[in-house]
Amino acid sequence: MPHRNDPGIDIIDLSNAKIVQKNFTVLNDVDLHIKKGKFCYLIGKTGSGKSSLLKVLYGQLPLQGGSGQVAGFDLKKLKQSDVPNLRRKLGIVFQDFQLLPDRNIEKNLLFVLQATGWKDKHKMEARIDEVLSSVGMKTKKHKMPHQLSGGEQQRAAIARALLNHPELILADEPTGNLDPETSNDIMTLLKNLAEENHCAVVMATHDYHMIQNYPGEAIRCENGQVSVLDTAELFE
Ligand SMILES: Nc1ncnc2c1ncn2[C@@H]1O[C@H](COP(=O)(O)OP(=O)(O)OP(=O)(O)O)[C@@H](O)[C@H]1O
Repeated sequence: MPHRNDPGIDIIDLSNAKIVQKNFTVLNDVDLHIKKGKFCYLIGKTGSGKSSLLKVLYGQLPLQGGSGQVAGFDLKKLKQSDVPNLRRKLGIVFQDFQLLPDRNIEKNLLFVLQATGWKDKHKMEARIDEVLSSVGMKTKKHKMPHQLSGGEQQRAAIARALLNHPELILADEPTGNLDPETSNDIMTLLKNLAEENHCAVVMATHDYHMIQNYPGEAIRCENGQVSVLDTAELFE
């Protein structure tokens, strides 16, 4: 584990952190230090706090105790007005894709670029083509979300997450709505993209088949605590 105070190495750096939903402490004494470029799972039973932890990391839920940094942002000092800047450094992928249903894929991506300050029309078009190519969806950019399969919608959502060259992708059960074969495709895609883009990924999942197929490191939420383990330990 890198030293906890070295901001150059860690993309996520939580020390003694407390994660609270309403008045209920979900996770306590969280020490989590994830290096830049690292791929890791986020596991734990339903209600164990995976989504709450991710929400703290993307600025949706305030950090209530201890200290925390994500992509160089101090979570304790994070103001509402800083959240868009933090989100620019992150890519967020959800189980239900969360594409805007009333516009095609190209316009879904354009919406994000415009909302994050891009102005040049040609640069926006080029970036959209680039990320859609990287997920194999360039020919589908004029399709509406409902005209695509679940796997294709998730590919588009991953392309959207890549638009601003994120240093970290936070994925909350990205394969939860997909069949096993499509889940494997999405998993391979995420792993390859993370490597190519030197981007860290934290991916919440309940899918132990996938973890077995793609072993690695996992952050486990259990009994209000967080620990880090090698996924091989889960199958001993
Ligand atoms: N908006 C909320 N208000 C109050 N309590 C909440 C809220 N969201 C989650 N909780 C509670 O916080 C705890 C952790 O929930 P969380 O969604 O983080 O778990 P999870 O591990 O992501 O679960 P799952 O695997 O089912 O998605 C649960 O006890 C849950 O009931």
